[in-house]
Amino acid sequence: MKGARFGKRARPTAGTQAMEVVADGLGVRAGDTWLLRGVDLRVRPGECLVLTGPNGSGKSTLLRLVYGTQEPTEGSITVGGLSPDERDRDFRRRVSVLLDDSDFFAEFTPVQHLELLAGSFGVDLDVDALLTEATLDDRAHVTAGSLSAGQRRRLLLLGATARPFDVLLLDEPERALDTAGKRWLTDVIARATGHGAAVVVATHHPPLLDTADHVLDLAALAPVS
Ligand SMILES: Nc1ncnc2c1ncn2[C@@H]1O[C@H](COP(=O)(O)OP(=O)(O)OP(=O)(O)O)[C@@H](O)[C@H]1O
Repeated sequence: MKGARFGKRARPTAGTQAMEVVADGLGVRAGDTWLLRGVDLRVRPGECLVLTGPNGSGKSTLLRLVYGTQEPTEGSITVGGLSPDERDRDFRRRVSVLLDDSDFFAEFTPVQHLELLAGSFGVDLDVDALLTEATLDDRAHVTAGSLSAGQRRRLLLLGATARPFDVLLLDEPERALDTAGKRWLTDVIARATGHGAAVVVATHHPPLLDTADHVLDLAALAPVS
């Protein structure tokens, strides 16, 4: 199975193997407090797992564990059979993320961002088509720092999804998006799974639950102690 790709002219360079995300008995403790405990999950290629739960229930923490920015206190997590490691270049080329702290170059335009992305991944992106689809075509040549919050979010989503990947991790991607933007987001996720990616999305946006193969409600986990 091939990795997910976007853009009519994108060519496969990275991420040509399907990857599965598997966690078993995951737990994270900060001081005396367990932020998460007893998390089991399995996301196969082509599947979408939606993480739900109130503020502070551990959704972002779980995504950081999957990306390897944080280590579990107990249990195991593997991505493609290996321990996640965001410092590993091959891992980063196969696992695409939009997390809380994701950012862009404020002085670069959306076109320049996509050209940089294409160069980094060695793919030939259809920049005009991507920007049109994200409704950023009329903002193509202004600096990203002068975009509105929703436009910035669209650019960040393009950055995460217009490149090749086998696993896609999104933390509340719906933030700042208008109704049309949320519909576009749903399409982007459906396309990613359609191309064989394993997708994990933390969200407060109920319609994304409809796109899920699995839902993990962190509020429903056994109370941690
Ligand atoms: N480095 C840390 N040290 C101690 N506590 C932390 C740390 N990071 C997060 N927490 C706590 O862990 C809990 C889970 O936080 P997390 O950001 O994962 O929740 P969330 O479900 O993503 O919340 P939200 O919906 O508000 O984004 C919170 O109570 C938070 O205060």
